[in-house]
Amino acid sequence: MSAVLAEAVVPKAAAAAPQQVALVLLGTGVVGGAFLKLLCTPVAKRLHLVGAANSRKQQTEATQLAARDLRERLRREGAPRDDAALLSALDEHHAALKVIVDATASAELASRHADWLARGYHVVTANKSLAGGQLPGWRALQTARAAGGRYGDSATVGAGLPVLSTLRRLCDCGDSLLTLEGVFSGSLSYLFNTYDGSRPFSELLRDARKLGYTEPDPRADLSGEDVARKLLILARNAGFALGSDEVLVESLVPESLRELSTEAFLARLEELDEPLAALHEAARARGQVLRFLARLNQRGRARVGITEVSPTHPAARLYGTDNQFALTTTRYHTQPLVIQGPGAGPEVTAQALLGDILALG
Ligand SMILES: NC(=O)C1=CN([C@@H]2O[C@H](COP(=O)(O)OP(=O)(O)OC[C@H]3O[C@@H](n4cnc5c(N)ncnc54)[C@H](OP(=O)(O)O)[C@@H]3O)[C@@H](O)[C@H]2O)C=CC1
Ligand SMILES: N[C@@H](CC=O)C(=O)O
Repeated sequence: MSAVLAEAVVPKAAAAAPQQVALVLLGTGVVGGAFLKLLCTPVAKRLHLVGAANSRKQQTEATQLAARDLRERLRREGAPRDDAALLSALDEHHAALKVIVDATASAELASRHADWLARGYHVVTANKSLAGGQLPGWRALQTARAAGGRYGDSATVGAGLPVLSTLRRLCDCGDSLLTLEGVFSGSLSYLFNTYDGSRPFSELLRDARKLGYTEPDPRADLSGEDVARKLLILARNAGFALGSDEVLVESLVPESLRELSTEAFLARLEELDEPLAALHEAARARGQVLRFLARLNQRGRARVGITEVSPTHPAARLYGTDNQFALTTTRYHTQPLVIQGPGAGPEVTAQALLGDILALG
């Protein structure tokens, strides 16, 4: 009865109409490509793509942007990269909301996020390099956000799993994060959930790359750097002013492979096989399994690295690209609040970007 009454007194027209959105897409790789597909679905009908770019070329011409094979075309043709022309395309569009979508891993582009926010654009990003990078960058971002800039960052942790939103909601309610623990990498989860010694580690890594789980340079995953960024993003959102040098990171990349170009590294993946097989065998002999874990303790000490855990450990019971985030807070203190699910892949990540854009208004 009360629901019927409520409907009668609140006229439908009172709800604000969703706003038109003009957007520029930076990065047309695995995530950017999946995002372009979502732009063709009915839920995206109020989103207008006015510019798209890869690392070398860009396009602002309407018929080119509407082409189904935009990614392939950008590889062959387009104007040279120039952010100013992309921002002009946003300025010239009538839409009320102007959004820059960063689907790259470029630290240089990420360093411009705060400036774009200060200039009135909204930023939606899968790129973790600013929020999970040096502390001054994080602080500049907070200043821009405090001045009203809206920053969609759901894709940066758990590829859109509701981790950041949950953590921020708890903090808004006066709860405090005490400890954080789990598996924050989709590719490393896939690798260690699958690796049993029967196929070389390098083969599984090639699969993970083909499936779109790894970073553009998979050493960003194997080195623990990508996991450390996610840990920093979560910790900072919970009020820990951690510097990037304050996370103890244990790399899986042998010294001999660290300084190579990405191409040269990809040609020598087999060199990972022996050390990983030895770690796996040692764990197996002790009845344990390997997992790449991230941990933040109550004193703000942070560590990411490979760990032997028992087969009954929660992290040992993951599948595919599952991530797992166990949050112990002042109010979730007898048992942690656990968020778990696929934490990498083009579709889920692109959806996280889309969700953040639609949430702007
Ligand atoms: N893959 C996943 O599951 C997830 C990825 N992410 C994040 O998404 C981002 C993209 O990852 P992914 O799509 O896998 O990577 P890809 O390597 O597939 O794509 C990266 C794209 O960025 C472009 N690019 C690089 N520099 C610039 C630049 N200066 N201006 C414009 N475009 C540029 C590249 O251009 P070019 O084609 O010319 O090289 C490429 O199109 C990363 O930050 C990653 O951490 C986040 C969550 C999950
Ligand atoms: N390479 C990352 C992708 C998501 O951030 C991962 O493996 O988790």
